Amino acid sequence: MGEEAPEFRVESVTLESKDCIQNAIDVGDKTYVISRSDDPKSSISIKILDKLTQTWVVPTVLGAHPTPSNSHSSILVNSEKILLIEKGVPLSDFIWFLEVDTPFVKQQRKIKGTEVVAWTKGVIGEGQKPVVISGPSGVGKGTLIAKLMKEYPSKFGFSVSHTTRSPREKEIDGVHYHFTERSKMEEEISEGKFLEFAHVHGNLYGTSIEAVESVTDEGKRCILDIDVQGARSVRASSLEAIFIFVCPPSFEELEKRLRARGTETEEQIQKRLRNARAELDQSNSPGLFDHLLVNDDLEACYENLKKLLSLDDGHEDPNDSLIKDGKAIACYSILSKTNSEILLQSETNEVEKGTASLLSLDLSSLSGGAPGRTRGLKLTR
Ligand SMILES: Nc1nc2c(ncn2[C@@H]2O[C@H](COP(=O)(O)OP(=O)(O)O)[C@@H](O)[C@H]2O)c(=O)[nH]1
Ligand SMILES: Nc1ncnc2c1ncn2[C@@H]1O[C@H](COP(=O)(O)OP(=O)(O)O)[C@@H](O)[C@H]1O
Repeated sequence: MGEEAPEFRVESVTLESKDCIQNAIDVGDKTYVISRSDDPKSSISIKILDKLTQTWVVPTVLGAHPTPSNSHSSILVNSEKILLIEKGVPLSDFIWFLEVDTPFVKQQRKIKGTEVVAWTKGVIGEGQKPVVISGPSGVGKGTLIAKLMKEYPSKFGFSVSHTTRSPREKEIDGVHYHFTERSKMEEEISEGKFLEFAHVHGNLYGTSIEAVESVTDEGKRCILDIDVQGARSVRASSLEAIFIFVCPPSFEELEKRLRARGTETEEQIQKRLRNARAELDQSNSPGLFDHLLVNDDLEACYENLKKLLSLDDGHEDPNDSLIKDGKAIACYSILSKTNSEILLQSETNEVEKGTASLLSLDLSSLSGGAPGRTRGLKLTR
């Protein structure tokens, strides 16, 4: 926790009334009031007071909301975000940020023309980087991913994409894809719910932020099966991932596999083969893919994929010991803040198993943020 004396700054006023709890936090000329009713099932609401004009605004609230609980404490982290610590929820779910003036919020404010705030959940530690797998249709991406998920069901989780294409015979909605209407998907894209999307073989495909985050929240490493355009978008996003391109041993073999799969019409096969040439050309784009895997013999290719992934294995997350019992109930409140850390104090008399009486939340290495999670939180005793 360093030598620096904590500056004790009370930036939040807690107003408790009979049926709700509110925190009022000043950010510049505005006061953000975060309220919840005493019904643990109801969600948090936000109101903003413009202190200059003495007017109230109810903002558009983006992002997944904090888990319902019956109380919280909060503090201003910096001019961009407020930290909210929830009480009575699992340790894996008690740190939240309300973004009030981050680049994402500023951009959304411009797009929507209204006042905007965004919730983002704080995730302790970095987790393992998601794995993006691209390659032409029929090369064997799905087969390789299925093998990986079968061998390591608790280690990897599949990012279930949305698509406007029709389901194939054995495909299950919500498992292989979220099969959806184009208009609904376009609406959700405009609401900022997608990490990336692309038009592929005449249909719209996209990865929702929730698809990736829900896998990561389960403590699993996320696998994305997306096309080259999607890989490019993810590369440009804030999601740090490993990018793998799967190549066929030859074009003729690719065509053979596509036909043998028997899931597409001749017209669709022709379209996929045309697109395959462009995708194979793009696989060499500088800085796009970290690894190229040739899928000739399936078993050999699978072994190579496993070797590649284990390159990143074996690193111990120092936060693991603190969060290993993520289901333990958190009962912390904010004690003090300096520029680099916020101290949280346990409110339980008897320190519960897996929790500590005083925790330091290091604010120096936060990554990501709305519309995804805020990662990289370091929590030390
Ligand atoms: N950009 C993007 N591409 C996707 C997504 N989901 C699937 N794809 C890609 O869309 C293409 C077609 O997928 P699909 O219809 O399942 O056919 P298949 O690749 O022949 O099995 C493949 O290149 C997938 O990698 C997504 O969420 N985003
Ligand atoms: N190494 C391989 N050798 C021969 N056939 C393969 C190999 N890998 C996959 N296949 C077969 O090729 C077809 C296409 O594979 P699939 O996993 O559906 O490709 P993708 O997901 O890339 O479109 C499937 O019928 C699959 O069983």
